[in-house]
This record gives sequence, C-alpha cells and structure tokens, in this order.
Amino acid sequence: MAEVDPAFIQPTEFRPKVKVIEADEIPVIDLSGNTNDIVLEIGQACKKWGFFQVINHGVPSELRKRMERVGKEFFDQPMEDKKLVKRDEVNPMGYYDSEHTKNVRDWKEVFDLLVKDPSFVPASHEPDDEELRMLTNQWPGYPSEFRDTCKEYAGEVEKLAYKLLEFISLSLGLPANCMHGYFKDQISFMRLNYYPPCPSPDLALGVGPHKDGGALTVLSQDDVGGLQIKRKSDGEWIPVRPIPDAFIINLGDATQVWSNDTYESPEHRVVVNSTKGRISIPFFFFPAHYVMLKPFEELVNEQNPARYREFNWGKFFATRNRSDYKKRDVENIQIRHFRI
Ligand SMILES: O=C(O)CCC(=O)C(=O)O
Ligand SMILES: [Fe+2]
Repeated sequence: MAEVDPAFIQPTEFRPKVKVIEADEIPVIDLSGNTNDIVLEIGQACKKWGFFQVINHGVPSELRKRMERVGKEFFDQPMEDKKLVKRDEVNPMGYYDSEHTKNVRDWKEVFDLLVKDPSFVPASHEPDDEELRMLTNQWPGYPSEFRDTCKEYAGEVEKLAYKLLEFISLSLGLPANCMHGYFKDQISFMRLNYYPPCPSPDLALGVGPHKDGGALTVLSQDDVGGLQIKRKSDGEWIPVRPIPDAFIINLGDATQVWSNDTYESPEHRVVVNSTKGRISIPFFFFPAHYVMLKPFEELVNEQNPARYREFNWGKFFATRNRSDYKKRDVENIQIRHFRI
C-alpha cells in the first residue's frame, strides 16, 4: 500500500480534518473499586458516550504485550506468506487487506479469528433460509506462538467482557446475569488490525465511520493513537487517547436495542498517519446466532414503549457481513431499520 489508490479515497464529508479537538475525554474507570461506584460510573459513561476505558481489568499486561508482539510479527511477513491464510468466500476467518466500510476501502490489514471454534452462523442472509454454516479458524504457521497466544488472550478478554456485561446490566437496573444466556453459543470474534503508514492521511481512513454490531467491544490499542469517537452533542470527532494497559470499551448495536435506547452504540472511526504503523485488537462480544434481539421488558412501559421490533441477531450479522467482500450499491443493514 504505497500510494493512495482511488478505491481508498473517502467522500469529502468523511475525510478527516487535520486539526483535532483534544479537550474532551472519555471516562477512565478503575475496575478494582467498589461495585456500586463502578456501576454508577459505567452507567454515566454509557449514557454520555457509549465509550469508556478500563484499568485494573484483570487481563495480564504481559499477555497483552505478547499478543501485540506476535500480531506485529505476523503482519511484518511478506504478503505471499500472509496470503497463505487468506480469507475467502467459504471461510471468512483469516487474513485480508481489502475490507470496505460504507463502500470505501479501509487503509488496513486484518486477521480475524473466532473466539469459539467452531462457531455456527446462518448460511445466508435470506430470512427463510434456516441452514447454518460452520465457521472454523485458520492459523498461520508463523510466528509459532501465534495460535496459543491468541487463544490465551481471547480467553482472558472474554472473562472481562462477561464482567462488563454484568456491570452494564446492573447499571440498567437489571439482574447482573440477565444477558449471560445469550452468549452460550456466542459467535464472538477477535480481530488483529494493522494500519500501515499512509502517504495521504487526509484522504483515507483506517476504518470509516461505523457502529459495532454486538453487545460490546473490548479494544486494545498500542501507543500510536488514531481511534476517534463522534461526540453526540455536536458531531465532533474526539480522539481516544492511548493509555498504557487500559482497554477501550464501546457499546454495540445489541446493547442499544436491549436497553431500548437508554444507551446508544456510538459511531467511531480510525484515522491513519504518514509515519507510524498502528496495531489494535478488538474483541467483538457477539451473542449466539439464534438470539432474538428486542428491548428488555423491564425497560419498556406505557410512557416508554419498545422502540424496536424483535429481530434475529444471526440474520442481522449475516446481512451486515455481505458487504465485506465487495463494494455494494445499497446501504448496509442498520438497527434503525428495525425501529418501530
Ligand atoms: O482500531 C481501532 O482503534 C478500532 C477499530 C474498529 O473500530 C473496528 O475494528 O471495529
Ligand atoms: Fe469498530
């Protein structure tokens, strides 16, 4: 990716401004404190931003560094070696460098892996097609510790994801474990993102503006920076400052639906720069394919009726993923399409 091919060029309204706002910051929450305080802080952060960072989260710092190192070693290989584990129409897991967000190509390379191997997802987005497809991981031979490190890291981050789900449930006034059952056959996946230096960071984006789909995302970023969140009050793009050893948490569409819009799935994007490559590792905490998404009954009443009709998470996921391979002319599916 030496110079900017027209496929990467964002429409004018999506291009990043060179000057960014530094004043406002998303909250940093210490998970070693008292549960009531944590729940209160998480509730406030979810309402205002849908984004926060956590420290003292229980994931060993050494493991995270190891994960970042093996990820970097993988991406540093020649392209022909990375292509040995390239994803294709049959297996969407593995390496690829041509993802599109909103039909513009992202300036990044990616390696995707399932947290549960195998995972089962709908074979197609067609509503009446009940066939399932089995997804499995493919692993690179180099670096040799890649597979074990990914598994160990995903296991630790999964524990953190469950813990966060409990805090979020409590912050909505719901029982701590009210969402656990949805994740028994979770289709969560983990992604290693590598954003190479870009000769025209004013024209392209690492990831275009989007919302994450699942319950929540647990994101590790290195010290380079580039993630930005769209501030609800004025639409400004606010950078999410790298904090050593903190994880960034953002809510996804499923939580927006479950909470009946008490919380929103925030829009975010990634800007790139001309000098430094960047690694980030999101863990997308996704329910099982058969889960039907709808607002929790406890959060619905006459004054506050359900804002979404019930829909199947697996079909939503399958419909969204259709746009990954090629440019499409139609807008990708969004939860607002299920609004009542
Ligand atoms: O790289 C990042 O900081 C965020 C990436 C992201 O938003 C995504 O992969 O969904
Ligand atoms: Fe995202």
